[in-house]
Amino acid sequence: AAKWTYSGADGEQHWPKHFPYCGGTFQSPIHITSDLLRFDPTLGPVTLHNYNLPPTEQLTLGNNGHSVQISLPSRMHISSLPHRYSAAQLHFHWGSASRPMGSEHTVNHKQFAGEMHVVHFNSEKYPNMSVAVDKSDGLAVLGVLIEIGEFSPAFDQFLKFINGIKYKGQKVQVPGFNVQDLLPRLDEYYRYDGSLTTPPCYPSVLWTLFRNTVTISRSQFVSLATALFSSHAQDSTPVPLNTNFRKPQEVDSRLVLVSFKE
Ligand SMILES: NS(=O)(=O)c1c(F)c(F)c(S(=O)(=O)CCO)c(N[C@H]2CCCc3ccccc32)c1F
Ligand SMILES: [Zn+2]
Repeated sequence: AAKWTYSGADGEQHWPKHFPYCGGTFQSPIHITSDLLRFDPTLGPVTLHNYNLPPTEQLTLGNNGHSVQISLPSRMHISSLPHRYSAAQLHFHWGSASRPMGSEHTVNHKQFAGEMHVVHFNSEKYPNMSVAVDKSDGLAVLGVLIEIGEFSPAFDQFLKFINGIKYKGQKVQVPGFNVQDLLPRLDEYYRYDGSLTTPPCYPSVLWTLFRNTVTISRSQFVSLATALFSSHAQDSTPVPLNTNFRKPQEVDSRLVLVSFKE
């Protein structure tokens, strides 16, 4: 597959050349602004199952060259959507130590320090992520806006292993933990139809972006923003992995449903 990056000759302006959907409609992220919001009283709290993973369960923490990801067991799932959506992986987007603004979505044009995405696929209709990834009802992603503030013990459950995956392709096993501890309150969120924010940018994602943020400490943020490289360990020129966020895309005629009243 064609390589892509967040800057330079293979940066996001060039993605559509090899990944046509990246130049299409229903793209993510977006600027979430008040004029787009419509309260929807049918939007109840997000309902999660099996998010509390026992420490005996080993999770794979990996550097895939674009982000740090944790692979998740498919018994973790969301039951409050039109279909059952099973977890596949979670990953992060961030800025850099010098410019700690790296969220993909913005709210009233405020960009946050980072953003976490928990990627799920419609396990009622499709056998796995690969089949679901390009279907209009294939994916559901939970988005969490991250701010710098209080230390997060939950994030440290995997951040403390990050120096074991400095280079692209490196993986380590980490003990299971309660993934729900990485999330804010589940009853207030934005909901809209969008896409993957990386190539191939399929418009296959039902987005749920939580209204409330979570915090990590500045030193936790700095270790996330400075520990990783998008290059392989043996590459002569190490390429730092940071600023891995796509800029907001055209909203067109889309509305953003909200589960809460201002
Ligand atoms: N922001 S985003 O759109 O949620 C988003 C990312 F930003 C992101 F970097 C990734 S990646 O880490 O896999 C790196 C390159 O795709 C994903 N992976 C998804 C979609 C691609 C296929 C696949 C297969 C198995 C598990 C997850 C995924 C991603 F969905
Ligand atoms: Zn993402």
